[in-house]
Amino acid sequence: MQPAIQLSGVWKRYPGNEEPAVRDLDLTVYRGEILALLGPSGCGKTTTLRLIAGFERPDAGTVALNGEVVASEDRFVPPERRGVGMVFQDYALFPHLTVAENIAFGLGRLTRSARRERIRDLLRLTGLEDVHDRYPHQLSGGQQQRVAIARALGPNPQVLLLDEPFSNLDTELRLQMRVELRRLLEQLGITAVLVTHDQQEAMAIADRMAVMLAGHIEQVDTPEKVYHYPVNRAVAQFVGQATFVPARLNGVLAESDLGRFAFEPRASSPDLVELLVRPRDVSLEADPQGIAVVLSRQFQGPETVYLVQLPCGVQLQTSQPSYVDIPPGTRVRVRCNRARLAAFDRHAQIGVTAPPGSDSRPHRVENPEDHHALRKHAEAPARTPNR
Ligand SMILES: Nc1ncnc2c1ncn2[C@@H]1O[C@H](COP(=O)(O)OP(=O)(O)OP(=O)(O)O)[C@@H](O)[C@H]1O
Repeated sequence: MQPAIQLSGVWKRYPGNEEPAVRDLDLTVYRGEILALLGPSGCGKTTTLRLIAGFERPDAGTVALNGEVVASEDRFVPPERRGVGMVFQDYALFPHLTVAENIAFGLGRLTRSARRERIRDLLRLTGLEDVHDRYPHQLSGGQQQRVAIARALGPNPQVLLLDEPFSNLDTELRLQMRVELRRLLEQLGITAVLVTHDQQEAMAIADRMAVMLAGHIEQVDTPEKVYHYPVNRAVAQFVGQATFVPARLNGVLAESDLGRFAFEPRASSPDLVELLVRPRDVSLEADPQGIAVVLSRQFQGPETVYLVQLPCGVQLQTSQPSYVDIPPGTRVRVRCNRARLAAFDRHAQIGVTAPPGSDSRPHRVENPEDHHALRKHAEAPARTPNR
């Protein structure tokens, strides 16, 4: 696969700020790929987009587009010569121009008939034919967003950058526009980077997602990998709900309140690790012999969120289909639905539990000392990785 965008060792600090907005950033986006840049507010996502577009110049490092260096210590290609389209968070439409005129704005030098044809194509592509002569204030939020996208696509950019493209839309329209945008980008085979702080949005639309925390990219991978196998605790906690359940390593087995699993270490492992459990990774079943107790339940429509006390001391949060109805105080059996769970030490992922030949049935830890060790492990405060 050919890289369309490559950032290597990029640093950017704004004057007057102590901390860099972006630090030692490496990122490769391949041609035709949709990459979501996900991170909390202020982590440097917009700055990264602006560095790619050429609205900011890096303090160090290089930016390359389709193999050509566009920003380095001794070279800087201005935004208008980068072949990059950008859709801004507030769409930045011209209020005094119609839809067609807004779209025409980005087209540059074309003959009159070529321009008319291109506008027609873009209106059709974005489903705006019927409103081509309206002004932005006469459009819905979704239509305004489509105008912004059509205008950015006008000059046939090889790369499209979108900054929080759905943030001004209500929930239903958001879902619809996600599907539309994904279809449009696929149809055009365009490389896109989409900035968002909404994990579900990132997972729904992207081929891969990059998780950015405090100016640095922590992990780039498919949404599934990032969600189930985050590289460190900070990513695990930022992307979705996470409970860490202690497990004792005993040879090739990891023993925990969720059962006994075969274990594949990826690095030298301590005696105790913690397994990352997502809300849907376990099922509950009322059972007087169960080792866990339901502490609370919260009905949320399609699912009910339970908090369950495990013997090791951890309170496990889990979502169950809402037809599962177990009152607080009930003893339950906690069954792990996944054979492969990521295992962590205090900082990072160090291995996974393994499906082949593994015994993932609920397993009671019989030795009280084991409970004690697991509880101590669970109570020690987790730290995010030092840098
Ligand atoms: N023009 C600027 N001058 C000074 N500081 C800036 C400027 N733009 C951004 N910053 C700072 O740089 C850091 C990163 O900002 P950036 O806008 O890239 O983050 P973000 O992840 O896009 O945030 P959000 O999700 O809130 O838009 C923040 O601390 C921000 O305050």
